[in-house]
Amino acid sequence: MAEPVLALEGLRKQFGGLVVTDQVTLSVAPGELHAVIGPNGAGKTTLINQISGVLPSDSGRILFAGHDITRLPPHERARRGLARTFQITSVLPAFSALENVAVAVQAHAGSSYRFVGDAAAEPALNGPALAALEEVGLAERADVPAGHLSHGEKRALELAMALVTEPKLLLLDEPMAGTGREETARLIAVLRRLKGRFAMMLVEHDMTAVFALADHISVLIYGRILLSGKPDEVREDPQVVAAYLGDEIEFER
Ligand SMILES: Nc1ncnc2c1ncn2[C@@H]1O[C@H](COP(=O)(O)OP(=O)(O)OP(=O)(O)O)[C@@H](O)[C@H]1O
Repeated sequence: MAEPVLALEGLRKQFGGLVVTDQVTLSVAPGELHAVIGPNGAGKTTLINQISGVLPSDSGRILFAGHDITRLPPHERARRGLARTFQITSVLPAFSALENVAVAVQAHAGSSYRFVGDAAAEPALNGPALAALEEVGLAERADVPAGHLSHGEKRALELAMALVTEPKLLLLDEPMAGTGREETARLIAVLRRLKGRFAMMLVEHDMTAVFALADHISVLIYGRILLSGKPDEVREDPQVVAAYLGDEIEFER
C-alpha cells in the first residue's frame, strides 16, 4: 500500500478538564477523500485545527508525507502542501474572483513576484488563477468582485485559492455549511472532479455530500473514533446508526 499522505497517531487535545480529542488514529491515502463525521461538539473542528497546526496537540503524532510535522507551525505545514480551505478570513471582497486567486498564486510563489497593487495584471499570475477558477466552475465569474459572489461561489473561490498552492492534502472544514441545495450539489460536483488528484479530509454534517464523496469515513464521538471504514460499513454499523446517523442515513439510501 502506498504511504499515506497523512497519518494521525494517538492524537489528543484537552481544554482544561475537557478532553476534546483522544487517541485519534487514522490515515489518508494519496488521492483518497476521507470524511470525518460526528455530532456537534464531537471534536471535529479541534482535530482539523490540530492537523493544520492552529492548535498544538497535547500528545500523539502527525505524519505528513512521511515527515513528523507535530511541532511545526501552521505556515510551515502549509508550505509543505497542507492546505485548509473555507476559512472565512481569506477572501478580499473588493477584489475580483480572479484577483483573489492571483493573490493566492503570488503568495504561494513567495518573493518571485512583487505585489504592485494589481496582481491580476501579471499574466504569470493570471494563467494559473484562471485555470483554478475553471476547475471550480467559476471561470465565467472571474471579473465579479468576491463580495458580490453567492455564498456557495465564495466557497468555491476559497477552494480555487487553495488549489493554486499545489496542495498534497486539502482540509475541508464544513464546506457545505450555509449553502442551499443547488449550491451544495454544485460543490459536490466540483469536489468529485478534484477527487483522486488531491488527498482530502472532509469534515461535514451534510450526509448527502459525505456519502456522495467519501472513500473512507471515520466517525468521531466524544473525541474518539467510534468506527473507521468504507461508506457502506459505516452506513450499516448499528452502533453508528444508534449513536449518530439514524434517520439521516435512511434519508440518504
Ligand atoms: N478553545 C477552546 N476552549 C475550550 N473548549 C473548547 C475550545 N474549542 C472547542 N472547545 C470545546 O471542545 C468541544 C469540541 O468542539 P469542536 O468545535 O471541536 O466540535 P465539532 O465536532 O467541530 O462540533 P460542530 O460539529 O458543532 O462544529 C466542544 O465541547 C467545545 O465547546
